[in-house]
Amino acid sequence: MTDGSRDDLAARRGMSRKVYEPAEDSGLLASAIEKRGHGRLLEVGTGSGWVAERAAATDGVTEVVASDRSPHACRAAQDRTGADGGPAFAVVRADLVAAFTHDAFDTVAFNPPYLPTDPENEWDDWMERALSGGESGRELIEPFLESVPRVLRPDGIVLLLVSSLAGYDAVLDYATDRGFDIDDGAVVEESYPFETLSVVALRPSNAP
Ligand SMILES: C[S@@+](CC[C@H](N)C(=O)[O-])C[C@H]1O[C@@H](n2cnc3c(N)ncnc32)[C@H](O)[C@@H]1O
Repeated sequence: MTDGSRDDLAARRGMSRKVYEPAEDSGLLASAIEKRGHGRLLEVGTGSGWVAERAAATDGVTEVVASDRSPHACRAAQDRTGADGGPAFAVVRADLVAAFTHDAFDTVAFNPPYLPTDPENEWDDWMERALSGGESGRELIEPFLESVPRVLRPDGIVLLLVSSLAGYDAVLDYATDRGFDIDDGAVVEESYPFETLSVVALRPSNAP
């Protein structure tokens, strides 16, 4: 039975392992990619590679690059690519989008670590880095929004998973303050007893 606490959520999302297991948020991001993903797609923070694999099988997505900071995640994603006759995708170890060149992607998708975490309770391992969004829940989301426009093609789109735990309005306000336009409403959204998950579509406002 779930009690909605952070530890409960972490346990359900595979905290006992080194690599984030696909969960509700992973499924929502994959659904948003099926609706809005196109062209050359980067999945930041791929974890197991499950979302990247679904993206690579999506009509209109021509090529997928999956990246993660964690070597364990990169290994898991690499094991998945092309396995059992499934679609192939590239795997790159990278911190957010730092490793990628300008104007490289039509779509960038990210299910970030977003659980608000008391600094006293940080546990400092790869699973913590997969789950924790720092005190605000937005400590990875904000640098991602700062850096992602550089790697987007002029008509590119960002698909960002936003949890109410990280503050939906705070994330969208940050994005608009950094020059993103936000499509009306969420591409996909699901509510659970302890959080609402949305995927929002963002475009740099100088896009054509
Ligand atoms: C919530 S998990 C999402 C995993 C997968 N995309 C999914 O939806 O199932 C967040 C992922 O982001 C990765 N991550 C954390 N910090 C990162 C960073 N600075 N750069 C790239 N990936 C990072 C974590 O290792 C983890 O795999």
